[in-house]
Amino acid sequence: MNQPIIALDFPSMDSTDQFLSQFDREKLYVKVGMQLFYKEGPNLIKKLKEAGHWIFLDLKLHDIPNTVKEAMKSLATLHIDMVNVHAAGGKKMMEAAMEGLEAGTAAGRHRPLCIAVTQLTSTSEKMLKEELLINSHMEEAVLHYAKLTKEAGLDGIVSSALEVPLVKEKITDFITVTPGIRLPGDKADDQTRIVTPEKARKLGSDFIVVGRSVTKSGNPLEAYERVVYEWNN
Ligand SMILES: O=C(O)c1cc(=O)[nH]c(=O)n1[C@@H]1O[C@H](COP(=O)(O)O)[C@@H](O)[C@H]1O
Repeated sequence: MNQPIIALDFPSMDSTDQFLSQFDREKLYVKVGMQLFYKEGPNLIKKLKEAGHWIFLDLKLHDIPNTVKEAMKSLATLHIDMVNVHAAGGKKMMEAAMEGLEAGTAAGRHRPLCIAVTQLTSTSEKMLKEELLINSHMEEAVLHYAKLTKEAGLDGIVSSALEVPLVKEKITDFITVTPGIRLPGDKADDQTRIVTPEKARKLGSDFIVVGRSVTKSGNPLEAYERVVYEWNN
């Protein structure tokens, strides 16, 4: 069974524990983002690891190459499974991220997967053009950043599932992680490029990231099971 990645966008360890307690010790793939990590830090990661979960630490590093390299050295010691950067930081920054991760990973351990955000799933075509001054269509912009990411030696990208077919056609051996997932009928909120888990599967995503469709649902466990079903069948 393919596990969706659940975005633990909660304010504290307590609210996270409360949410996870519904899952009856099931081993989950969870994403810890800025909100939770800035509040609870490495302790929370340790706790989630001890509970047996896989962890995507989503801090979207974007800085000068040396700073990113040193930050990745620190993050590698947390024994997480996946981390990310912004591809907009450029090829040198992404290469530095990989150097840092490799240097920080203890002997005998797996280096965490490292992926780069191409264009956020909250970004629309209009915003791309008018605010970011990128004069290409979304698919082309995502593909360009994906090629840069591959050249820098990273494992894959974050994009919406809508761009996955083009990326998969042009780049092989490359992971696509796709947020912007909604169960049918759910609100888009601040996302603009959204698809259902079923559509993401049909488009060829390797991993889906699901937050509010599960965490804000009246029945999170049932919503999670629906995502799992749609994602796998
Ligand atoms: O890197 C990410 O995880 C990410 C990239 C992106 O382009 N869009 C995006 O939504 N995310 C994250 O994925 C999660 C999506 O949450 P929901 O919109 O609630 O499903 C959030 O935690 C975002 O920070």
